[in-house]
Amino acid sequence: MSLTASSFTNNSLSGVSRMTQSQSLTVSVHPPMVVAMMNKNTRHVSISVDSAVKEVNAPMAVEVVDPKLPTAVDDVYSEDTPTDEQFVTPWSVSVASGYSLLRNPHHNKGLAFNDKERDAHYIRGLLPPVVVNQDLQVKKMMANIRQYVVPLQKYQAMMDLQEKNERLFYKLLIDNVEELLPIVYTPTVGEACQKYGSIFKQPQGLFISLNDKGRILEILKNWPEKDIQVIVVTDGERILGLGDLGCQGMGIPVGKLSLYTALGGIRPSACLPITIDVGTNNEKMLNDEFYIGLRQKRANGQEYAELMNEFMSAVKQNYGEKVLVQFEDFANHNAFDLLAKYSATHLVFNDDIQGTASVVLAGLISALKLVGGSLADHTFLFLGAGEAGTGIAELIALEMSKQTQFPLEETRKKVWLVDSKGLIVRSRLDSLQHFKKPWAHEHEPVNGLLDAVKAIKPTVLIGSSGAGQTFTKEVIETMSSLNKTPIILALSNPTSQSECTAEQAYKWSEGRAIFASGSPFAPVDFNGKVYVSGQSNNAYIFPGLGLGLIISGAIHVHDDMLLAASEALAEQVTQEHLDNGLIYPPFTNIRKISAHIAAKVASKVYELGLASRIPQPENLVAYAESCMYSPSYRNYR
Ligand SMILES: NC(=O)C1=CN([C@@H]2O[C@H](COP(=O)(O)OP(=O)(O)OC[C@H]3O[C@@H](n4cnc5c(N)ncnc54)[C@H](OP(=O)(O)O)[C@@H]3O)[C@@H](O)[C@H]2O)C=CC1
Ligand SMILES: CC(=O)C(=O)O
Ligand SMILES: [Mg+2]
Repeated sequence: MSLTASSFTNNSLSGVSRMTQSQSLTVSVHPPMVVAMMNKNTRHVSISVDSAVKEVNAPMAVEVVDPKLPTAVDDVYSEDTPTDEQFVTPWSVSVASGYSLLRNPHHNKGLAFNDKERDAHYIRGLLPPVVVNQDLQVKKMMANIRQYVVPLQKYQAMMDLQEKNERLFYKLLIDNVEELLPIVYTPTVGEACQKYGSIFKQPQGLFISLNDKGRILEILKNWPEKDIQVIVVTDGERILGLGDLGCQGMGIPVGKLSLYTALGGIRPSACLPITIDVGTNNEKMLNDEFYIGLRQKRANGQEYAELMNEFMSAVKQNYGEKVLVQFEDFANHNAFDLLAKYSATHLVFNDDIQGTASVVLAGLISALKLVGGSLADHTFLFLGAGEAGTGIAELIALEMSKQTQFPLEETRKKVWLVDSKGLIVRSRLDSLQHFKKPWAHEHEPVNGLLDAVKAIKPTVLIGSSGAGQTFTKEVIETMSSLNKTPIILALSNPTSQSECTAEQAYKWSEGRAIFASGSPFAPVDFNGKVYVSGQSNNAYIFPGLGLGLIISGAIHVHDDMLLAASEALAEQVTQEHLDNGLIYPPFTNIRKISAHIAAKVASKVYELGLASRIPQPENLVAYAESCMYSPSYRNYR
């Protein structure tokens, strides 16, 4: 079947609804030559310009005229007479213009389309006459968002913007990162996940459920983008410290990938958020009429493993071996096993275990500049011995071992963990999950955190329990009686689950604590002094780490790359930050920080011989910066 296009006047390939999958459609326009191919295997229409298939960035207009097909007044799409028996094909093409251009989030510029573009792309009249620049759009959107007092409404406004005008969304986020991070990320994203079903408007990301077993590759092919560099995947079982939210955990991969783009400069089209829905054990979700996932209990064991295996194989088959898969917010009974299993065959990274470890180590490197001593001079106590807790513990012990040349088994003895059953000690060894066993040191049993603080006398206290308000007044007062400057990190998210607030930490330590938290707290005024706390969150690490892995073409993630990321982040903390009690740099400079992290990580990838992008660029920081996505509008021809 071959059709001839006569002029640029419309925005869709109308009149081709009866084409079958085996047919191809040739469209010639002037200039240049455009060929639209229906690929039987991928079921996508690809447009080739000048015969070479390439990504079409600039929208173009195509009209197809075929005398045998219905005229404009015919009911081509059966809108007037919809019946159950009559099937239609929902055609669209990837070249947008006119009305569809305004509704294409990747290309839409709203009122920023200039006069020339409005003529060239058939949008004159579809917009009011005024032409504005992107900065004015940012100013207006920020004013709109600031009018909402409820954070969830701000979140919804941001998601709406992402669905309407992607570049404006990222410009807003990049230019106002400190203000908008708590909206698109923790803590608000937590509430959004809890209410995801009732606020659901537009689907975001890819949903793969148990019902899709045997068809996962096919489903990956339904995603419109082919050149994927980063996947963030969750099964929704441990969403922040909020527990099992099932399919509604999708807000997390979507939020994390927004940060990959805004903070790390990965192109939005190269990012793919995925939720694997294997059911939920959350009765509230199962009984919620607006719940969006499978209404059944979680699958586990072999059924779960087979689905994940099919998923991981399909990912590699579809996107190649260099796509980065970030596991996010899986429950610990799956997270460690998935990481161990796929580390050998895929480029995988667990943000909760590894990203968190790297960000906390960076904070500790800075904190030690304030309190003195090396890592080995300190004693660490964790509340929470899961992914975050044991992940951080292991990286601290590893770095300590590198610094002191003592074996890892020895340096681990400086680190203690408390779980829901008390201090992890040798006598509990047999009943411990495998990831806790290395931390079962010789000590008599201790029940609660307060007693553990008294017994272990830590210099650093780290909360990674997901249980809010567990750093009580007594705990912080005891830490402050043991240490002139106690280091206290309350990592649990969202804010409701934080082990203590910044205000409590400063008040109960009489302003002596070095404090940072997973979710942000406002500055605290205590005894006439303003204390600004840091945000100890893996968002500092994963965007830069991911960029470093991508620009070097890494084939595996190695612990030394996490250490490199920690070092790079700590290097961004200035004396002025330290003088203000800050152990992390502000997020305002995060893109510069990410480029620096990416460069250090990439350098380590090359050093370890795990890079596939050869030769190594001379100036890795400049190279990383040059690879970063910019949200500024493109000019359309
Ligand atoms: N700031 C950041 O960047 C990050 C923060 N986090 C946060 O850390 C928290 C934990 O995450 P993760 O490690 O993955 O979760 P896990 O479920 O893997 O681990 C939680 C641990 O906390 C213990 N625990 C839970 N409640 C209590 C309690 N009341 N007293 C003592 N111990 C308790 C559990 O004990 P048991 O084993 O006995 O059940 C378990 O060891 C979450 O809130 C998450 O949001 C996570 C990653 C990054
Ligand atoms: C920050 C993060 O990854 C978490 O709380 O799970
Ligand atoms: Mg997480």
